[in-house]
Amino acid sequence: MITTIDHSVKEHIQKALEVARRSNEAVIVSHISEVDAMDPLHFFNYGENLFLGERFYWSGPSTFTVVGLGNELVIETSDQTTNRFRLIENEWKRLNKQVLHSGSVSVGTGPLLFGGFSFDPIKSKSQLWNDFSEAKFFLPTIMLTNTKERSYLTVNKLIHPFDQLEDCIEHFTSYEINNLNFSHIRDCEKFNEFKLTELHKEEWLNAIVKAKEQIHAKQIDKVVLAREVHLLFNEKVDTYSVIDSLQKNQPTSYIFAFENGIQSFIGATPERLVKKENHKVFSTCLAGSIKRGISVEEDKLLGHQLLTDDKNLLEHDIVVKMIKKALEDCCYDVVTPDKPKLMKTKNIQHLYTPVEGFAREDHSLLSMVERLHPTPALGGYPKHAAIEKIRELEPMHRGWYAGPIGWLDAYDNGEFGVAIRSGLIEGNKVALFAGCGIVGESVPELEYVETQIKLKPMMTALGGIKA
Ligand SMILES: C=C(O[C@@H]1C=C(C(=O)O)C=C[C@H]1O)C(=O)O
Ligand SMILES: [Mg+2]
Repeated sequence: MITTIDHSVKEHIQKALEVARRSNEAVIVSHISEVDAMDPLHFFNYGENLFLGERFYWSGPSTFTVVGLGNELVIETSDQTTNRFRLIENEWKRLNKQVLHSGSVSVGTGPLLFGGFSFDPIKSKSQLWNDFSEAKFFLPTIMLTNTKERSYLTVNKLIHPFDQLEDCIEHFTSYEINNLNFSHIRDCEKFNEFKLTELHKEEWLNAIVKAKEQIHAKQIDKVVLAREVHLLFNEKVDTYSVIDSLQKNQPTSYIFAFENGIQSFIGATPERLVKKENHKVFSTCLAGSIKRGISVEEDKLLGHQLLTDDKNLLEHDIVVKMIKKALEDCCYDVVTPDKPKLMKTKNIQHLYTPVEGFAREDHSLLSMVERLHPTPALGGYPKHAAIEKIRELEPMHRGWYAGPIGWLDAYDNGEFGVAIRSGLIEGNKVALFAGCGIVGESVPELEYVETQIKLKPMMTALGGIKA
């Protein structure tokens, strides 16, 4: 067989095979090459034939876009305790002990694990989320990384002791950029009419009333209650077009898509849970909401109203206190501004406070995800009592909605968002989710209107609202 694979890759494979045979453990080989600029959605679309059901899309507002295709390795657990974070971390550490790179390495290239966690592993699963584990991550077979200036292609392979050199070389050769058979750039589909069903609206409104009683009785300070709507289309929903629309209309949010067999979990979240870059740690407090104004003046007025509204400031403040404390327990030099600012997306304005610090030794990214999840922006306060209230009062199963979703690399860099403004797509069916932070002064009907606004990004992407 004639191969064009570059010499260093062959050497890495040979070395990996030696190590794998000696240790009787698999070794990850990762080859990174800089490629001509490529549209990430085009790459996602390329994966439709070979890797349908095993694709991941992630783009951060100020970082990069990564698209992973194929499950070269899957790490998942149905563990229902907080141990699930450590299980994923330990397995990833065990496997990435042996990583052989070739090509230029920059953050967001090389072996990355993509995935997420369910919101609440204890609450029994509904039919809808049956195929989603409590935590699932995968190392893609191939991955495109687009930074502001450059595009990189990463090809990964898990090399086992019994693998043959020629087969391994063939793997890397077949996924060289020139050997990938890209089709033409495709058009986005226009979506047809759909039938919308609001689930358990009355129960949800009643749950708010009950939550307020419990808040007034000082059982908890805040609880987030979510609801679900279902959309039924005449035809299969085209996830490519959904991501394309989110990318165009929600450029300041994280756009994510996680394919899990025949289901795709997709969203555009403005909320970072935690990002770790070497030792630097960033988290975000995002809670308190108001609609966008139609005119510039109205928009400013609404923004001002939000910044001075006691009910929204309380919703927000509870989140700041908790996140600040959580980071102080594992970071040094934690800084946070005294007052929230506004974060505006196309459809909504939020109160926003960034929290930053430096990770202390031995505090990993996933340990921070464990510590933070769920923040009072998605759970409530105090944490465990609020989770109990959600189990008791909320008339839906969250599955991966409001859970941590993101990526991590072999050096403990990575980023997780909170999987809100999201939906689960399966064929012609879509389930969308939205929730609100409930405090003593919440008015059920107004919280309902707030969820309507939060459903808009996905509704627009599905063609239900004109962009
Ligand atoms: C729960 C959601 O959003 C959260 C709740 C917010 C609020 O109640 O003001 C604001 C931002 C998010 O932290 C959602 O979008 O589903
Ligand atoms: Mg709110």
